[in-house]
Amino acid sequence: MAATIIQLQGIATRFGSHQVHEQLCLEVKAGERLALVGGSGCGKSVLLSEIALLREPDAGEIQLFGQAVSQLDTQGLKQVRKKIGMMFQQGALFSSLTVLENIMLPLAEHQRLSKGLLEELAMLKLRMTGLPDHAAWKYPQELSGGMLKRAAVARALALDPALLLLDEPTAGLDPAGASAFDELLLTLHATLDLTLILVTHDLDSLWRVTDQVAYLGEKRVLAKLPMGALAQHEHAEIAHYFANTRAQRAAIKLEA
Ligand SMILES: Nc1ncnc2c1ncn2[C@@H]1O[C@H](COP(=O)(O)OP(=O)(O)OP(=O)(O)O)[C@@H](O)[C@H]1O
Repeated sequence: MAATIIQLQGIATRFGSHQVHEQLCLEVKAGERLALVGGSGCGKSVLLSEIALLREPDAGEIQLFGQAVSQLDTQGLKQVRKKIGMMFQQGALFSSLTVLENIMLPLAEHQRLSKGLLEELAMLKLRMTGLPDHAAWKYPQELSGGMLKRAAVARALALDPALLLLDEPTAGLDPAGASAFDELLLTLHATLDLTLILVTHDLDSLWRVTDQVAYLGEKRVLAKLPMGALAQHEHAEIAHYFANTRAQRAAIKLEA
């Protein structure tokens, strides 16, 4: 059976008097393709940044790769962070660096390698995401939305993470671009031994990419199930979330 790589227990998150998460629990097994869904503002992105160790919850315990992060020293945290790749909503690439330099950055931080070798490794990551070689020498602002997202994934993969986190990866892409991106995620998952967690509102991605979907509501994870079962869930908020024609369209398409 697959190992548990993420265990969240009793997570609480507050911004001033605004309580976003309370007693939130979530378990993720190695190799899962998990989506976090829920209404706007329910705390999906904040939860993703807590899993990425970019933000500390106000209470509760996070275990990553079998280790309680609160018990880790600086070196231990660094090792855990290396195993996590994150793709931010807007790509978050440095505009003053080329795509290749952006991908090289995490490599250069963690590995003492010659510039030539760093470039070679970065080029491999770039190709893995389906980008043409000439994209390497472009600046982020010279790329299309779809290419930019691929470049952001290439950077997230720089250190060969075991866990890839993606915040709204298909937002802003046209349907063909979104669908191609879904296929990329499936290919990367199959070839790189990755666990994927994506925050998304894209119902096509939910049906196509995930094997588990966690619904965030009432400040916690209300249910975590395969998409087909979650879409049939009787909880009023979950049922309401999925009771729209786009969800039904995706379901029909999958059955066809
Ligand atoms: N740095 C911050 N300071 C204050 N409030 C914040 C901060 N970051 C997030 N929040 C609040 O926390 C709540 C959850 O935000 P989050 O971005 O995680 O929601 P979300 O579920 O990802 O929403 P959406 O689907 O609209 O992107 C929101 O009410 C947001 O305004």
